[in-house]
Amino acid sequence: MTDKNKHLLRLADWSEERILDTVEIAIRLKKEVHNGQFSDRFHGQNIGMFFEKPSLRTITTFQVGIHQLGGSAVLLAPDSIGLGKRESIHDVATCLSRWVNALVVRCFKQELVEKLAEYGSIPIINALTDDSHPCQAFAFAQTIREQLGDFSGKTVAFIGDGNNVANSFLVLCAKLGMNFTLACPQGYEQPEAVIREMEPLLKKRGRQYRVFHDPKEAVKDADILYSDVWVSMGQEGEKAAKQSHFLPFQINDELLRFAPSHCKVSHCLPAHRGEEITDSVMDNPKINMAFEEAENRLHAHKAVLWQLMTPTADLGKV
Ligand SMILES: NCCC[C@H](N)C(=O)O
Ligand SMILES: NC(=O)OP(=O)(O)O
Repeated sequence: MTDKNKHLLRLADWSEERILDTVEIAIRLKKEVHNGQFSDRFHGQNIGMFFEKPSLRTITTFQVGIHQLGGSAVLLAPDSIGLGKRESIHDVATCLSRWVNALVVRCFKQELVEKLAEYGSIPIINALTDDSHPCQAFAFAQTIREQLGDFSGKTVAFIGDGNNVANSFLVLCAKLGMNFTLACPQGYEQPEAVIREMEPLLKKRGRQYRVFHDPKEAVKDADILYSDVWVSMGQEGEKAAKQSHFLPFQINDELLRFAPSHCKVSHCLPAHRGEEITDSVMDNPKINMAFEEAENRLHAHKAVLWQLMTPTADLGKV
């Protein structure tokens, strides 16, 4: 039986207290980086990076963050490893657990991160699957904390596909007492299971989960609008079929006129400018927080590792 607290497999596995603590660690580590201070908490430790899907931000910030904490990032090659084909997931997880101190994984199936955690003995960090993107949620939470002060009662309106990022943000909102709104074309809602799992928590805290098919309705009471690509990695074949449905779900100056004047915008990036978001919004630093959130990926990932990794001085005691 996997101890979910030893990993970051899904944000839903972590308590509100632990999420908030991680955000505060990230804010502290950000200050330290800006002051040129670097802890060597992971001196001598090696962290594997297994990425089946492309990445700029996640792969770069994990590596930079690991180096800043005194550790080494080891880039693994999925094609060479042939996970599940050349060698079983069990045997790969068992071998890696004898060489590296943690494993950061970006893959298609959520089941893979769960199995690596089950079979191995090192922390597994979900760096995006088809179902979820908890690391992005941590950077988003840090950005909200820094730019808007607190979480309670804020409303996040996710404009676009009910995808992996939307799923982790719904969980984030439920855990931290925010409202979550999805504006999507009919048929592109989030999986029922994610909604069902979070509904009791939202209800307990007096927060709302809403779905709109008219983005203008969805943004009316939003504090933050969020955007992501309409076609996620691995779904490229659906692009032609999706495009026309999603055209009304662009974040642009016109849509912003229906949102409160204080409303901010963010995007997990990469942005497809002219599709889900316009240049005019992307290039407006008064409202666009996406690049700050991109910087926060660095600090948030370090904070996640801080929570999960055994400090170097304690190695051998466990
Ligand atoms: N860089 C994050 C990309 C998120 C997107 N939903 C995807 O899965 O491709
Ligand atoms: N937002 C995000 O995960 O970026 P990358 O896909 O570039 O890592």
